[in-house]
Amino acid sequence: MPPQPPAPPVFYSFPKVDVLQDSLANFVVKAQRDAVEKRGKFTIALSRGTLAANLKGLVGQENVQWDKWEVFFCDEAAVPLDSEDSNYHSNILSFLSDVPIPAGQIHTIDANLLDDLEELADQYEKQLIDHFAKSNAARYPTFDLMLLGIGPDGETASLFPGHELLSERDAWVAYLDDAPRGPKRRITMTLPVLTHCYRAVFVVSGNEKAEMLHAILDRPEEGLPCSRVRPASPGLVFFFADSEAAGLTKYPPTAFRWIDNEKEAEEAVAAAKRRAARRAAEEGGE
Ligand SMILES: O=C1O[C@H](COP(=O)(O)O)[C@@H](O)[C@H](O)[C@H]1O
Repeated sequence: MPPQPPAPPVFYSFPKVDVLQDSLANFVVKAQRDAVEKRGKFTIALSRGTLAANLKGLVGQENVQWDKWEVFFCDEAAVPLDSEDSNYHSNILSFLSDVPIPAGQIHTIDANLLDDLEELADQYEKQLIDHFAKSNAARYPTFDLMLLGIGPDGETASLFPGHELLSERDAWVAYLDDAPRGPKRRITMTLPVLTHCYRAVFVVSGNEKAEMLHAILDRPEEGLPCSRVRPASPGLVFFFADSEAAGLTKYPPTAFRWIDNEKEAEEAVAAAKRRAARRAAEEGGE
């Protein structure tokens, strides 16, 4: 069968950030159930930034098979694991220290290698290879769930617009020492890894993200890093935004519900477009 085009992004908008956080927790748990049922474990990757705070709804969720989780980090600053710049540390504070995931299943950078960025990235890539090569014959690892943020310039993980790392196709993990903001020295999963997953979910809140979300959803042709995360079939991409972040986009929101496959995603987005067109016609006729 010829390769199928990616499914359209599914956009959920929530009235308040606490509703977003509860819905996100609910979605993550459903993604875990789906993955464990189909593949016997749940591989999840977490990005730096405000995402961690939006994951606190995971604490207290019931019927979660925490022992099936394998947690990786989409990007990480080259800092000690107890630094406030550490992605691992932010997620420990937000939820990881409150849930019983076995420590060996939380895959951190090797903090002994902070002086050598190339080694740091290679060692992290090796952890991915050790984990995925056994179960996955594909060219890139296939995460069950990739949780991503949206940076002020449309960057995601540590892939910044115009940066040469955006064209990396060989490495699974790469390093940079020139991040335009925050810690300059980092490692990051590369674009093909972000894109080669079952589900990618962007999580965004606050007014200051509204213009960027508008650009990403409504003008994907601009090719911002976030717009380039379009998992190929059978992967799906979702956007979770609070009403502030959702304030400018014209992309039609879908009512929040679990979407299992590309056909459901296509139908949900088509229905959301029809609803939006009807509303626009009604408003135009008033
Ligand atoms: O630098 C980064 O920024 C983006 C967005 O962070 P946020 O704090 O505005 O949510 C983040 O997604 C990325 O992983 C990080 O390296």
